[in-house]
Amino acid sequence: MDHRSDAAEPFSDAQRPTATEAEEAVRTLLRWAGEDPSREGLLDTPGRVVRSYEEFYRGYAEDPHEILSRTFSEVEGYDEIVLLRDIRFESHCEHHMVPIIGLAHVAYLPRSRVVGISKLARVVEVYSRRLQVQERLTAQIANTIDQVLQPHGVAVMLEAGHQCMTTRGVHRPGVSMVTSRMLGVFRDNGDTRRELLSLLSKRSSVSPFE
Ligand SMILES: Nc1nc2c(ncn2[C@@H]2O[C@H](COP(=O)(O)OP(=O)(O)OP(=O)(O)O)[C@@H](O)[C@H]2O)c(=O)[nH]1
Ligand SMILES: [Zn+2]
Repeated sequence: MDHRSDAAEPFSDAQRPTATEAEEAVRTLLRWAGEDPSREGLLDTPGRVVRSYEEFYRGYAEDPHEILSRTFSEVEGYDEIVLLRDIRFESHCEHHMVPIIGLAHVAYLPRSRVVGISKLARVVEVYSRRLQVQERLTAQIANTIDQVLQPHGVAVMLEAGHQCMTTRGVHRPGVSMVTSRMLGVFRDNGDTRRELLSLLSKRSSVSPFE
């Protein structure tokens, strides 16, 4: 059994199964569900599932530190909060491998260099495209921005619906989970934190759970 502490980090497995073996595993699950994998409608399903997995889990092959490495400094001394709000993300919970769908809000207070805002959304995407629990996803996004940009502060807030709570198990539609991680001035300075919360309270009412 694997006891790595740094969960959801890329794991180099020399015995990684081939796509053909993965497809065979899907056929096993189909049979287990009560299906006949050889019927016409299911013939291409294992291949589709494996290609879907490549998409759902491609974050293991991407390096979020690299994404943030290109910064620029010609911003006329801009030193206020930068907030990217309502970044939709799609992840999968590591307990049931079913979707977690939500919105991320990512803020930082630049020290001297800023990053292209799409890169913040890309960092959210890379970590989302791994098996997750929401707390770790939140922390990983914040920690990476903190480590690479070394800003005065970072704040990450996620609100999401967990399909393992809606389509199975406890069956509670409409419940969302909210997590946040505040670092630097967002943690230590009440004024900065309040300013962020005031910016966030002007949120649009986009529904993340479609
Ligand atoms: N803290 C946290 N819990 C999560 C997250 N995603 C799923 N879970 C929970 O993980 C737990 C796993 O509990 P188990 O009792 O091992 O699994 P289970 O028998 O399938 O549990 P039920 O979902 O209650 O049917 C459940 O309570 C899930 O709701 C997450 O991102 N964060
Ligand atoms: Zn789950």
